[in-house]
Amino acid sequence: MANARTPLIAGNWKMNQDHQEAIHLVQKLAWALKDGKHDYSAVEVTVLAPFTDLRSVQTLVDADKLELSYGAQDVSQHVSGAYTGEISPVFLAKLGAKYVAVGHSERRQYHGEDDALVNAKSKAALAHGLVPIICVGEALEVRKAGDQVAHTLAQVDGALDGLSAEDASKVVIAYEPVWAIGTGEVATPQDAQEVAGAIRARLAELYSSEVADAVRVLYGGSVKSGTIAELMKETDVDGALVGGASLDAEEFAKIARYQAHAGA
Ligand SMILES: O=C[C@H](O)COP(=O)(O)O
Repeated sequence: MANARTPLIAGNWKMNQDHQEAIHLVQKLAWALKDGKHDYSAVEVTVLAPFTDLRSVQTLVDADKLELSYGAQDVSQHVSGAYTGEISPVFLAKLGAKYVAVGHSERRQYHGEDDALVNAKSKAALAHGLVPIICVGEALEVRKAGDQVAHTLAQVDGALDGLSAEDASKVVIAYEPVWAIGTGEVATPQDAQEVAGAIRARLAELYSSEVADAVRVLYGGSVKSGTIAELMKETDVDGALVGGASLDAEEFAKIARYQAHAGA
């Protein structure tokens, strides 16, 4: 169903691509999108690169006046100071980053990030002009127990706690069932819609229908060019957070051109 939200296709490179490889990948992606006459106003495309790549990506995007945006995969909840190893949202904003992933399941699993930290990071991002892509989603045991909606909505509640309606309307929420990440197990479009629809309904309850209508809800988990079109037909799926397939420029550009191969 048509809505006012511009779809977003975001590539999460994870810990891949050094700063030289990043230049090559962005060039290849920009060419592939150009070859496909990609209309960025119809489908926004962004890449979430390792911190060490951002300066290279910025230089290339600026020099070639690319419409592609870029961002990071994590951010500190602090602005500056004695936080060894952390990266400030101010630094990211200064490098022209637009988005930052917050609370990715790999951060939650390997770095113990909880909803309170995801909330603090989201607030820090927003305070410095970055758009947090807040990642939520259930593990396999939770899905087997049929608790995916309740589990995911609890993560949404935690991430948004204390955010104003104005700030909440700016965020992107990525529903990524953990069992579908990097496994080749893509959720069915109906699975994605069930939870994406519940997230939007929760936004309406917590804020208003205006906020619910403004927020883009992405699906993530083994998305490929062959599966994206069906996912995008779902009312509440506004794009994808793509991991492995975003490292292949042609494949990622094809995902961004889902309308062409959907016959839509
Ligand atoms: O952030 C992206 C997700 O973790 C999905 O990764 P994947 O497409 O490799 O399954």
